[in-house]
Amino acid sequence: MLCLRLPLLRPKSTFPPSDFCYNYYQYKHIVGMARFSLDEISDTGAFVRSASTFRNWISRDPNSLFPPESGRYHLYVSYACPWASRCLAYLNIKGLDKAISFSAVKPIFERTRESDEYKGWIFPESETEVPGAEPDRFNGAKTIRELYEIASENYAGKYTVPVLWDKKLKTIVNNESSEIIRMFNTEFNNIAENPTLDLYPTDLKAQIDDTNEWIYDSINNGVYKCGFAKKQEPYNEAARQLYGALDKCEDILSKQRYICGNTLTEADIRLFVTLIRFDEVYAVHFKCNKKLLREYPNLFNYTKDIFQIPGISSTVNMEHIKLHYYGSHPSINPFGIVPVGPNIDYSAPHDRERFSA
Ligand SMILES: N[C@@H](CCC(=O)N[C@@H](CS)C(=O)NCC(=O)O)C(=O)O
Repeated sequence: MLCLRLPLLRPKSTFPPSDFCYNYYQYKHIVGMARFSLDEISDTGAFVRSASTFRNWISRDPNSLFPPESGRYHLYVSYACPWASRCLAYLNIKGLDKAISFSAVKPIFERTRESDEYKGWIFPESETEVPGAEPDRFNGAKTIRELYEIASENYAGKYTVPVLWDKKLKTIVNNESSEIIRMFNTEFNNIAENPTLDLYPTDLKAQIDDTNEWIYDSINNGVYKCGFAKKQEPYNEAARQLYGALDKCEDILSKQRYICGNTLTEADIRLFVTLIRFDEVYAVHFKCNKKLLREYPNLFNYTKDIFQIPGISSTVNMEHIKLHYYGSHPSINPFGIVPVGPNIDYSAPHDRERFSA
């Protein structure tokens, strides 16, 4: 089988060869190697997200190149990004915020280099330039792009957050949020303040994997497929799948507190990061307007319930979220106007205690 080899990484990636093949099949319909999400478009006009590149694992295995040491790793995020936010949520609820540092970039994409047009994530010049964003104190980088270039000289992929950075080897450990959260769940339990919280317990693994699959495809990535579609038909199809999946969640959540039963799991954190952005951003910016989140009583109260778990609300910076989406996609919102509403209060009372564990 023909595989597209991605540039050699330093240190060598543990990404299995079969996944490189999967990567190739994702890329093969895309013209050239897209660096912007908005360019990841197949010839049918549909948005096709490319796979992450750095896939090393922090592991308690004695031979691991990346052992779970306190103070060694740093998580670069954008508060705007749902994928990065799920890592931040894990950092807080697992009690890893003292062992693993984090910092956020500025919310709006800017030119990253004078010699080309690529716009991406930028660090602020000072602590006070943009509240919530911090300069890069480990590498003195001006952009997330620079971190990728430090980690791999011939990197040709996208410059995405989250980035899990190894301060010791000065490289990217992993830039795939679904894997970072799995590492945070298990590999740091010797130093985590909340080691007994297991969001991917053995008896629920199959159910969580299955739930993640349809929620990722139709909801987490589904809103992007609606927003980035460049033709009517793929938009219609993405919207049909999105609302089919939201209706399914509403039905499940009318019978139980969380998406995989009455226990909080990884699947809830993954769903939450999209729901919290839904009415404020996706309903308007990504044309997900068939129904608002607050028109789904169970989904809406569920979102408030997760928001109110200690450690979650501080991962939601709605100002960064709105500034980013409305301000960083000029082909969708040419003047970068940020809508005034709806300013939903997710700390308001909810009715989810009616399902007790
Ligand atoms: N597969 C990645 C996706 C991350 C991702 O797409 N991040 C976006 C922000 S939401 C990004 O950094 N985009 C930069 C760009 O498009 O240039 C993950 O889940 O970690």
